[in-house]
Amino acid sequence: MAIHTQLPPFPEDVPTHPLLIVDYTLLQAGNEEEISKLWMAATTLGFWYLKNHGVDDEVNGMFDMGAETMALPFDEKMKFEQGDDGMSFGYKAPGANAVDETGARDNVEFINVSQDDALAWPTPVHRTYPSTVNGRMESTIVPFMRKSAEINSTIMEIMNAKLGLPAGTLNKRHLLEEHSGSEARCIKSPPRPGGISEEKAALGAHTDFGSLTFLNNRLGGLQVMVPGTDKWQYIKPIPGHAVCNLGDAMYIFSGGILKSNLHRVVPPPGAQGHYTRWSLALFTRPTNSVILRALTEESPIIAEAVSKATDTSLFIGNSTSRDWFARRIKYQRANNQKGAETWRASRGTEHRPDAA
Ligand SMILES: O=C(O)CCC(=O)C(=O)O
Ligand SMILES: [Fe+2]
Repeated sequence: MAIHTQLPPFPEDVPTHPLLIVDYTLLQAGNEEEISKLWMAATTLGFWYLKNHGVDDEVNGMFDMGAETMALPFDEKMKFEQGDDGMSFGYKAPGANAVDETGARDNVEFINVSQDDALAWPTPVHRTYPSTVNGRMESTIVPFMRKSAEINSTIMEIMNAKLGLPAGTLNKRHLLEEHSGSEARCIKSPPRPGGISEEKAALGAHTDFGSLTFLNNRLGGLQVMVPGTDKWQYIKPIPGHAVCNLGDAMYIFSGGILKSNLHRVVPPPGAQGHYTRWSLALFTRPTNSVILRALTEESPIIAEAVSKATDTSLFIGNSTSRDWFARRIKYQRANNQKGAETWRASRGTEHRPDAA
């Protein structure tokens, strides 16, 4: 597959934001130093590199699945388009999403496979998929989902303990047996000459909609806005290292202790910008009926964090995970844009009080 061919390195003269590197095998072994490093990353930027995660083969298979899917005729892909009603699963056509409040359209396409559909395969739970997805369900997609879900569950249990929650409190909200918005996403971003700007972003500035994202990139383009600054900084892809980040749900559950940071995707820098960028994410999201609010009754640490917050509106919300997710997806669709108001309706914790 062309996507595994030699790619130019990330340019040396482009500034990047360093992330802490967390070793998954040490986390599994309960290594206190590694757990502290993870906690440091989770409570500052909410992004870190994860090495020794053991999912490289499945990640490569998922990139192949993405390339095979994107190579299908456009009409075939459109049979599986996610639509404008707030469902994320399926194919997303180029230009179907807005990237900012002006309604500027994206140029990326992606395939989203629901975790529920993969784990129940061949029985559809939410929808059906192109033949290229079906053909790799058993060999690639299910193993990828199970392994990355296991990683996210291990990380969540560590955060659960650090937050002073009774064992399993967070994992209980992410059970594989219950339906959720959890999904794998493979994104294809074609080269987009013309410089870097918000309206030319592949993916506009956003926080992730769910709990924990396990992300794999080959080319640069992912940027974060480091809290306390107003500058976008690149995260450099490191071979064999995933990038993990926290989403809205963990920020809300923890009363703001865990950070869900603003990020976006722009064309890769330097010579990398001439190549198609592929990226692969596994999004772990709370199960559908979970209410997104701070777990103050389960943890005095979280209760204290909320009591000190200047704005508690996000922490006392009553949206279910399903509604939160559907709202964000729906109002991001270009067809639903009716001005800045609709764009705002697509937002999650982007404007959290401690982000500035
Ligand atoms: O492609 C990337 O590097 C990031 C993708 C992302 O942020 C997302 O899909 O939510
Ligand atoms: Fe994201």
